[in-house]
Amino acid sequence: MVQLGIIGGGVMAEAILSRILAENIYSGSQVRVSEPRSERRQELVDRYGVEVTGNNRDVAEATEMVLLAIKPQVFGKIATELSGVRLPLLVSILAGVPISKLEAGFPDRGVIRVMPNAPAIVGAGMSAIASGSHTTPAQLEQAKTLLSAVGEVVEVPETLMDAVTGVSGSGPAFVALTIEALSDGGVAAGLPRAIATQLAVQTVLGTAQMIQETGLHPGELKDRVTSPGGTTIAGVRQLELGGLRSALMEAVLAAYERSQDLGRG
Ligand SMILES: NC(=O)C1=CN([C@@H]2O[C@H](COP(=O)(O)OP(=O)(O)OC[C@H]3O[C@@H](n4cnc5c(N)ncnc54)[C@H](O)[C@@H]3O)[C@@H](O)[C@H]2O)C=CC1
Ligand SMILES: O=C(O)[C@@H]1CCC=N1
Repeated sequence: MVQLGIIGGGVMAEAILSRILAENIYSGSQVRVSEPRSERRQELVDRYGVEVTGNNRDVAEATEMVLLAIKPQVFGKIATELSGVRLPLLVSILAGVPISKLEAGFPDRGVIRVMPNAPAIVGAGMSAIASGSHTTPAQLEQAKTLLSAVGEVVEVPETLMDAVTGVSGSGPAFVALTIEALSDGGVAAGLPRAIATQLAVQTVLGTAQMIQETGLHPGELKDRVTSPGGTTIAGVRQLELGGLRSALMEAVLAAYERSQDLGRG
């Protein structure tokens, strides 16, 4: 029997789908996806052996839980198309779109708003989750089980969801730019590209793991690396001159504000 429906078979849908199948949360026969592009439909069938249709109602009508993975700009169209469908639980990953709007589009249904992130594809995702007004504790658990397959899950009040989007939703792009820039610096200093990227990736991964496992404050870690009169403090000085911290803070705030705008649109 089909249990999970996914509306919109794009990048994030595939990240989540690939993990839930790999983790045996659902089998391929329990998942149905809807996607308007025929070549993409075929791709998903070939890669995951799930049923993929061009008809959103086929997904919404036949499944216990629907993961909405379309762009926020398409939400109004989908809500109109699915009006009257008695889907039991809607889990939305749409940036910005508030629970009030999801519930207006799908009245009296269990609604859960989630902000996952791209590392979900390797099981290292970070998802924040907020319940709607008709969501039952069992439905919340159902959504948490699904998201646990793609990484960590934290429950937050809905009011914090746009801020979450700025940090962990958009954050992988900010970190990827940082890794690329560290690698570029290495190449500028004479390293071959492959080695420079390996060093940059492992340094970011190792630093994150160290902070996560030791609970060390990031400032304390920085202090441990900076020898008096040494190489690191020379680099830190340049980062402060270049406004790294301010640039990252402004990037998070810009993404937060854009998430708020998307909800109003
Ligand atoms: N990409 C990311 O890292 C993250 C994305 N999100 C959210 O996930 C959602 C999807 O984002 P992506 O996967 O990046 O976008 P995407 O563009 O890769 O996927 C959207 C999919 O929806 C399909 N689609 C378009 N119109 C449709 C319709 N009428 N009915 C059904 N499907 C339709 C598109 O063909 C496409 O495959 C967005 O709302 C975004 O805010 C949330 C967290 C992270
Ligand atoms: O850029 C976006 O709008 C989506 C939401 C968070 C990450 N990607």
